[in-house]
Amino acid sequence: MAAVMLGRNVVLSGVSCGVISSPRGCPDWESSSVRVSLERPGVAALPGSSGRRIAAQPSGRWALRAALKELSVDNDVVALPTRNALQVHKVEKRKSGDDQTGKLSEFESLLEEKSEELSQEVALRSQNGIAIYLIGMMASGKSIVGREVAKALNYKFFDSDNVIESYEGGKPCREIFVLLGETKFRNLETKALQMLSEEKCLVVATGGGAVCKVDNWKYLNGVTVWLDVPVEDLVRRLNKTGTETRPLLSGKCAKSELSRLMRERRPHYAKAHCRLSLKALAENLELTDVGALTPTAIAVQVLEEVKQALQQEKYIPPPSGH
Ligand SMILES: Nc1ncnc2c1ncn2[C@@H]1O[C@H](COP(=O)(O)OP(=O)(O)O)[C@@H](O)[C@H]1O
Ligand SMILES: O=C(O)C1=C[C@@H](OP(=O)(O)O)[C@@H](O)[C@H](O)C1
Repeated sequence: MAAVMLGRNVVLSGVSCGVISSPRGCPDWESSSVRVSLERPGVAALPGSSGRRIAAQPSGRWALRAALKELSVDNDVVALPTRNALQVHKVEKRKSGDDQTGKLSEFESLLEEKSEELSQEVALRSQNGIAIYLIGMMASGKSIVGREVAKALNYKFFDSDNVIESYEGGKPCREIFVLLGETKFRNLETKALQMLSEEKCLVVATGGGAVCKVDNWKYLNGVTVWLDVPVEDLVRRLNKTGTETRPLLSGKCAKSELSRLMRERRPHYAKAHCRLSLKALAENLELTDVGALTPTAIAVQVLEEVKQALQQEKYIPPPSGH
């Protein structure tokens, strides 16, 4: 037990958190400290990859058990294979009171960790990497979140609207929509998705209506994630940015048109491998509302959902060379 040094030790409403510095003379521990949180009776979670590495080793488990005894907690030590945003958030929340800023900054480091976990999962299943397709209503955050996901994974990012624009000499989508009409716009969208379907190691933000054309699904050649955002939050975002770039809303009441489109499109979006409900995520994280979810927090959850889709074999990457 002398080998283990306890740093902080907080006990809050039956939950204990301690920071244990790496002990001297225990060669298979790395030098960084590890946070131990007792999330439920009998289980000590070891957040982070260093924690998991330590718990995977008998000497690490022994030392942690001893440390927990010193915290007067009779717990076993197990290695949890992963943690999700919610687990981490709960620990952080206990530590920082109800500080939303503290909670959200945690997602910055989680993004790195989650992308590492997903990369490992992908590497087990495919030598070529995968593609991730974000689907959902206009203003659901496909572009802003997609960029973060791509950056974290070191993948390329494409917005299918931008690809369409490149086909038409850089004209904005809204103009293409108006000048050529919706049918031609949709044909260009299919062409863009077909081109992107050849690529791996990329994240694609699809146009809000792309998945309504059944034929387009064969080009969504990867894990599909539906960013499910309540209509009132879409309206809130569009009120900020203006609706000029959204031809489908032109001359209409945004709220009623978005509600109508959502009803019509929901069955198409529901075909995605993963549904990420922002309402549920905000509730789980005990945030005030969907508007408090940063793109980074959402990107963390996208990475987690994609990892689970691979683990549960909802999506099986094609064999190498395909
Ligand atoms: N989680 C978020 N927090 C703050 N602003 C957001 C969030 N998600 C999207 N937005 C804003 O809403 C608008 C639409 O987002 P965008 O990523 O372009 O959506 P989409 O690609 O689905 O149409 C942008 O102005 C963006 O900055
Ligand atoms: O919902 C739609 O049908 C559309 C959404 C837009 O893309 P975003 O979802 O990126 O805004 C764009 O493709 C076009 O205006 C049509």
